[in-house]
Amino acid sequence: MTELRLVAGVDCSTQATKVLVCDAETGAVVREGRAPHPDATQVDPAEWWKAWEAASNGLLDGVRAIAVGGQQHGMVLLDESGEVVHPAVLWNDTSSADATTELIAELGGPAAWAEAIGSVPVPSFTVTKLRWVRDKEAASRAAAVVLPHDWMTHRLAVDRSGIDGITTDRGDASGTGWWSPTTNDYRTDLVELAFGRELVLPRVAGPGEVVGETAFGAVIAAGTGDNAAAALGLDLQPGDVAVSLGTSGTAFARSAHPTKDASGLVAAFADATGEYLPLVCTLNAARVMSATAQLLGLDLSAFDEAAITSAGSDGLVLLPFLDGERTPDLPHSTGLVYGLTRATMQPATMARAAVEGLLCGLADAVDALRDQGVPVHRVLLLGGGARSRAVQALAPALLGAEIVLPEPAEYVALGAARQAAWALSGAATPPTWHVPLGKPEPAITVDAPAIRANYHQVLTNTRPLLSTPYNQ
Ligand SMILES: Nc1ncnc2c1ncn2[C@@H]1O[C@H](COP(=O)(O)OP(=O)(O)O)[C@@H](O)[C@H]1O
Ligand SMILES: O=C(CO)[C@@H](O)[C@H](O)COP(=O)(O)O
Repeated sequence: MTELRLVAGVDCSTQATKVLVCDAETGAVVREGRAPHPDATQVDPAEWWKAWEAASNGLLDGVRAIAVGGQQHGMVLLDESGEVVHPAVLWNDTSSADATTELIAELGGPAAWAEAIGSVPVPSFTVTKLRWVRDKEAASRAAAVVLPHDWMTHRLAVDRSGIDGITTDRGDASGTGWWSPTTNDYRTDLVELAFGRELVLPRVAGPGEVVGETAFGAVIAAGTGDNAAAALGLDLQPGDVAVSLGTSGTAFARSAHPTKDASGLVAAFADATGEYLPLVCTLNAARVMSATAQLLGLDLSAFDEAAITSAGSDGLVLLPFLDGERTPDLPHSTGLVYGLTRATMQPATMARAAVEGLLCGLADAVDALRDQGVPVHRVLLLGGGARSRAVQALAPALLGAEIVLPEPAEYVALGAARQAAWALSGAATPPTWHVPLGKPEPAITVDAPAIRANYHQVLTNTRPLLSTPYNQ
C-alpha cells in the first residue's frame, strides 16, 4: 500500500479554528479538529494560537504541507519585535464607522475609493480600523500591520524573527483597503492617509508559493482570506456563485477581471489563484437563526422544523441586523421586526420570518453581483447555516437560482489544504479534488417577489431610524 501524502488546512474563522488533514492527491479528509474562539469583536491573537493548538492536537503526524485560511480584514498591529500591541480588531467590529465616513470623504468620495482599490470601504475594511486606532496609545508602538491569516502563518514558521519575512497573499491583501486589484500592488499612500505614517506591510506571496517551514517539518503555503479559501475548496467555475452562511453572509464568484463598484455593495477582492473574487458581505447570517431559536426556546433542529412547517411569514418582516449591518451599509442599526399581529406573533411565523429576512439580504447580495455582470447559473450553499433545512428549502425561490448543496464540509479549511497540496506539488495549478454534492431539502414554493418587496418596503421606510445609533 502506498503511503498517503498528507496536507493540513486551517480555517481561523470568527467563531472557531477548524483543522482538516487531507490526502494531498484526492482531498479526502482523514482527520479533523476544531476549537472555539472568544465571542468578541476585539480578540488577542494569542487566543487563535491557543485554539489552533487545541484543534490540531494529535492530528499533525505525517503532515507535509499546511496553509491557513483566515477571517478577512482583522487588524493585527505588531511592534518591531513582532509583539501584538492592541487586540486584533475584527471585520465585524463597527467601532470604525465614523472613521470610515472621514476616510471616504478625505480621498474624494466613494468613486475615488472605487478607482483606487475597486471597493468602497465599510467599517470591516482594515484601512478604517487603522484610522480608528491612529490616535490611541498603542498606535505609537506599531511597526507593522498584518491580517489574521498572516499572523498565524508567521507564527507557524520555525525560523520566524520579529516582523521580518511576514507574508500575505492577494486574496487577503485585497480586503485591507490599501491594495489595488488593478495594479496588483499596495497603495502605501492609503496607509499613510489612514494612519498618518508608513507601516511595514507583509510581502504578497504568489499562489502556490512556499513561504516557510513549520517546527514539525511541513512546508507552509501562502494561505489566504477565508472566502478565497472557500472558493478554492469548492473549485468554483464560471457561472457558480457561492453563498456562505457563517458568522458573515457572503456571496461571491471567481472572475477573470476585477470589478469597480462605486455603490459600495460589491467588494473587488482577489482570489487565491491569481484571479478575482467579487464579493458581497453581510454581517448577520447563521447567528440570526441561532439567536431566533434561542428566543423561541428551540434547538436548531426544532427551529428548522418550525420554519419549514409554518404556513408562511404572513407579512411578518424581520430585518436581521442584530450586530449592526455592513450590506446595506448600516453599521449603527439593530434588528427590527415589523408586522406583528395576534396572528403572526407565533413561534413558527417568527422562525420563518428570520430565515426569510436573512435570505432576503443574501438575495440582494446575489443581485448586486448580477448587476456587476457576474453570471449566476447556480448557487452553491455553504457555511454552518447552510445545514439549516429551512434555508435549503427557501433559498431556490428567494435567491432565484438553482441551488446546489456541496456535501457539508469545512470548505475554507479544505481550500487551505488544497493550497497546501498545490505548494507541496510545485505544480503550476492546484490539484484536482472532487467536490461531492449533497441533496438539499425539497424546495418550498413561496411568493418570493412579495416577500422581497415587503422586506424592501420595511427597510426603505425604517432606514432613517436604522442609520442613527440605537438609543440616541
Ligand atoms: N443546522 C443549523 N442551522 C442553523 N445554523 C447552524 C446549523 N448548524 C450550524 N449552524 C450555525 O453555523 C454557525 C457556524 O458556521 P461557520 O460557517 O462555521 O461560521 P464561521 O466560519 O463564521 O466560524 C454557527 O453560528 C452555528 O449556530
Ligand atoms: O468580512 C468578511 C468578508 O469580507 C467575512 O466573510 C469574514 O471573512 C469572516 O467570515 P466568517 O467568520 O463568517 O467565515
